[in-house]
Amino acid sequence: MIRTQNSRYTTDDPLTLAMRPPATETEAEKDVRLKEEAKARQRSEKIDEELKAERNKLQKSKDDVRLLLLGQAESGKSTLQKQFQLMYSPKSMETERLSWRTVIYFNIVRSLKQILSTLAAYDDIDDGSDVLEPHEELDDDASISDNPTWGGKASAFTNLVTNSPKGSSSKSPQTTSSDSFVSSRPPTAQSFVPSTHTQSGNVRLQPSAHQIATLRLRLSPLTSCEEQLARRLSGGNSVSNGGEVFVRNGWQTRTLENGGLLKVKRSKRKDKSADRDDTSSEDPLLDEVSAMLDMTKEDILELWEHPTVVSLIARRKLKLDEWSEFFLLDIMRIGKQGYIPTTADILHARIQTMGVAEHSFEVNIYGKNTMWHLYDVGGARGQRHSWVPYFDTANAIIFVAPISAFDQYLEEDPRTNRIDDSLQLFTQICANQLLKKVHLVLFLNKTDVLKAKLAKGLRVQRYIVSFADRNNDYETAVQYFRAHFLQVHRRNNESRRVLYTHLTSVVDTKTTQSIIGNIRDSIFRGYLQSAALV
Ligand SMILES: Nc1nc2c(ncn2[C@@H]2O[C@H](COP(=O)(O)OP(=O)(O)OP(=O)(O)O)[C@@H](O)[C@H]2O)c(=O)[nH]1
Ligand SMILES: [Mg+2]
Repeated sequence: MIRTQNSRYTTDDPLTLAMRPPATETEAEKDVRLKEEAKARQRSEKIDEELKAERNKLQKSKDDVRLLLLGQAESGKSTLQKQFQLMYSPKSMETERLSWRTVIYFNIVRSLKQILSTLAAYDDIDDGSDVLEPHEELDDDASISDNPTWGGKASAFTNLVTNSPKGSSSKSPQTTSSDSFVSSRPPTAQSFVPSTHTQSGNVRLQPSAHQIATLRLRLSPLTSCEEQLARRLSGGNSVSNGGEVFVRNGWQTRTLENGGLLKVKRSKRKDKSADRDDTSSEDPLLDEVSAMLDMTKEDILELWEHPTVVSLIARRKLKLDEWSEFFLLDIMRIGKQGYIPTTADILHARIQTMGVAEHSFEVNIYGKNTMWHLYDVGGARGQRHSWVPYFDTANAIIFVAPISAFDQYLEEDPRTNRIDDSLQLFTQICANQLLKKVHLVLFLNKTDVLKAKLAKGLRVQRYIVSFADRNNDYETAVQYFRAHFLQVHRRNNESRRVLYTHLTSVVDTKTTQSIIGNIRDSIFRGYLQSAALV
């Protein structure tokens, strides 16, 4: 287009000709037209600026580091994310601290329901008779599921586990809910020592059963709050009894907005010994649960230490999750009114992640500030499809595999041993073409739980027959599991990528943060190298 300084309109361009003002244009019309044109120019310049800002942002975000936390449900991804948050965004952890009360109260109420429903299934007594464990009453030829979730190969571990049971799960039937336990796997009749009968035919409860019945009654107002707490956490969605509670990104804010804030009133009493923090919240539900916990914490302790419960746990008729034990052991502290969760409490709190939760923070490394985006995914099978869109842009993956789970089965597929599922999943991650160049870190996690299980005498070979007659000690078991993961990596490593492996217990802040420091450096080095190649 020809454009001279004097005239904005050329004589030969058809568009310009079309836009040329009519020859009959009056001065007033010209005024209006010029104003309109100035406005249009402003609008166009604004759009240009926005486009430029968008381009800059894109360019800048291309420099960001994107780290995916992958692994099956309950492997410890969100716990690891909390450790990153503690390290790089401690203020946000402080802001959220109180919202974790809802999760911890929910975890406690659920654990109590699980204990009480298991007791009910055993008529509140444990005579020590040898009831078959769920997996013992099942046939041994049940094969491992070998249809991995998204397009992977058959089980990487099929030779490892051959006695995968039908019908047992990561949470054994007892661990789901009272209803599901009673209906899905009622203990066999001969497993009970029935309550004694009086001559008149009335049932007389055994003394210990009577104690438990009393505790059940006293705890019933508290246990009946489960559904309300679940609804609070899941953002108002009704959660059916026994169903898992999933939370999306941002639930902490929502919980705080719902009144999870504590008002701390320092009440100076005349009596100096009574000078204390008087705390109350603006949330009636949490206040109610907190008051009930305070009133019943001795009952909870009594139940937890009751010989029948101790015996059922020892004989693995009652299988509690690691977080249940953590909170129940400390119920006298947590049950007090005005309770504020400690960092260790938050690290042990359990709530399932739904979809993909993004957490961003600035990391200063070698004097350079870089934005890191951590993607904490939901690990259950039904959630895994939502990972894929994040593969394209990922710089690094931390794959979290809980090696304590050798005696557990997937909740979503009770035929699949959890370690086998982890190996299948790891195979798919290693083999995925989109992830070929991604920095890969493996956390063999929950080593503290593995140690505790082996110390209790749980035998690996009983669940994983190929473990055979190896020593049932921590070192041997760890070597065995590690060898399988390394083999999976070796078999799917055409690009000769390095695998960084760590033995972890991500609830342990000191060691985990030191590992995070190491992997941050190695991820960043890899990131710089790949940036230089682009
Ligand atoms: N003792 C112990 N507990 C752990 C460890 N890692 C995780 N946990 C606990 O295991 C539970 C599950 O951990 P999460 O981090 O919620 O698991 P996740 O992988 O995010 O699970 P999904 O969100 O369902 O995919 C929590 O109660 C954690 O405190 C560990 O190394 N040792
Ligand atoms: Mg999670």
